[in-house]
Amino acid sequence: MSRLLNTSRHRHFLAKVWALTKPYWTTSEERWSAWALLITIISMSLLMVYFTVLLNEWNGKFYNALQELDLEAFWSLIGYFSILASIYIFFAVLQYYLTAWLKIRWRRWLTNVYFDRWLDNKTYYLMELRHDESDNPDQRISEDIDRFTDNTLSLSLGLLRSLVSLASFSVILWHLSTAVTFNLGDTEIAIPGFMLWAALLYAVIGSVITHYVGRRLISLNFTQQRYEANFRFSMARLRENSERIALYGGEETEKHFLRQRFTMVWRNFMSIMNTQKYLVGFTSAYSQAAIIFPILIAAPAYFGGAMQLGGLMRVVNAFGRVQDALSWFVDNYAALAAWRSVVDRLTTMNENMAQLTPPNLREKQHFDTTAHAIDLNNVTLGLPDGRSLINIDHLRLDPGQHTLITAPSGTGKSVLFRTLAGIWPWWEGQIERSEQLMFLPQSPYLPIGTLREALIYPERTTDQTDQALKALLKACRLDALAERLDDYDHWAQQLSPGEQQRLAFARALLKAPEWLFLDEATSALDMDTERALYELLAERLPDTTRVSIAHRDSLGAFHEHTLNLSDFKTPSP
Ligand SMILES: Nc1ncnc2c1ncn2[C@@H]1O[C@H](COP(=O)(O)OP(=O)(O)OP(=O)(O)O)[C@@H](O)[C@H]1O
Repeated sequence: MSRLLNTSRHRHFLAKVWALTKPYWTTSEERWSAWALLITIISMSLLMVYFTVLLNEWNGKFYNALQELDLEAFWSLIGYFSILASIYIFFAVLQYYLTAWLKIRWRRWLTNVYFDRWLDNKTYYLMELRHDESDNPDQRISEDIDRFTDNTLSLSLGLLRSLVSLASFSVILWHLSTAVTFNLGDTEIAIPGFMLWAALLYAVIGSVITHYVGRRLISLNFTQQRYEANFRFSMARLRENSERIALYGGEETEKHFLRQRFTMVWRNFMSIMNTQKYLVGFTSAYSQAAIIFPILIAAPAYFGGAMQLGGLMRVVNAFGRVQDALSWFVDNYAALAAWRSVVDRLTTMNENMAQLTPPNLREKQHFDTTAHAIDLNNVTLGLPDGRSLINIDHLRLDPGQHTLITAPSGTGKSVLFRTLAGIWPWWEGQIERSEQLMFLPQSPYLPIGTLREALIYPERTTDQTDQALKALLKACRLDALAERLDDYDHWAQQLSPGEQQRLAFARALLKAPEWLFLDEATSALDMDTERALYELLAERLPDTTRVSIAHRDSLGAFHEHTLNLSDFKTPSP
């Protein structure tokens, strides 16, 4: 059974929509102003429907005046129309403005909620680690939330307007239908509400055919959004890695990858076009036929003299309104299909974010950040695929016990650091550690911004004077940067790896943590600078305990203890 009409799926879908909608409208701090805006918008919609009813009556009077060549009535009706139309235009503009305002407020709120969910508890990192099926969270947050708020508001307000319009014009059409009769042989047949039934039948047939023609659009739209995001992301990656790609001369291969990604975009788009072509064809034919259909039905009554021109025009107008309202589904099919895929994408992202830590692992983890030493008991570090990497029965590092960790590449040194940092979910056992840990990775992260912001990251402000910051940069052998604290740049692209590592050292000196973990944090430096920086650490941070990972023996001089992680390696099966 198809997706949109299947009732249990349908209900499930509405439950998803409700889950996404509910927080803003029931618990958010903006809910009262949002409701006030919504009620105003709804009132305006209803008023606008009322105006269309008045215009329908005007139609009758106006065409009768034309038929009767009544010039005085003609001019007074033109005046009346101008007033009605002016008020209608005013409400239409106001309604647009208030709806757009409500939409952007809702989007702003929801985007902030997603920022929190995505960035709290290292969720963004875990999603990347697990190659989560919520592809492209950036696109979901930027585009899908926009489409969700837009479609939810415009579709539901449109539906409401259609229902009210349907109710009002059904009554009018019912009354006007009394004049429409048939002659079957010698007997005259009058079916009560005949025009209404005709409009109903017309719309039902139209909706069923539309659904049949356009149902593939739902999954096609879903896929299109994913392909577009993948395509954009690959270009963003190219920009981020421009230098490395340029050095390899990888342009042709990159073009090939980009073309591959874009091929997916356009192929899927061709499928959408093909489906949409039939849909547009049908909906156009459907709306064109709707102009003639009521005239054909009411024509016998008009030519038979049972109805004046004004009556005929009112019937045609009312039929158009009823049929329009009933065609809400037909007219909005493409928007409904897009809405459905947006709701699915946001819901899967929510579900994936909520289930990020494997519950069976979490039960076996005990992580205590109240101690001052670092104490590991019965700890097993594993990989996402379930394999275990390292078994540590017992390991204790006391404050002041500077330690150098060595082991061949791939043993799990970085995994141990990630676990101690609390960002690696695949481990079991018991870990006690201080809360004041700082990690310097091999390649530090530098935000795009001023050099001062890059230096104090992740803090946003500092109580240090510019003089002190400059002195610090000089002490870290970054004299040339000392005068550029206010320069705004993409520092990760501008600074050499060695300069970036020196900047990270300056950060550590600012932060002065209890424990400092350095993961090959001096790999890009010459021996002399490496020694100078470690000496600076020892001199300026006497209370900070250093734990370093390094492949070079040169660091041995700055650590009293050496830990060979190979001793803990889990034997290969
Ligand atoms: N996100 C991940 N998903 C799957 N496997 C991973 C992931 N991160 C690390 N590994 C695997 O875990 C093992 C240990 O990796 P880790 O980076 O800790 O090694 P290392 O000892 O620090 O090596 P190196 O000295 O080269 O930096 C490697 O085999 C690596 O492939």
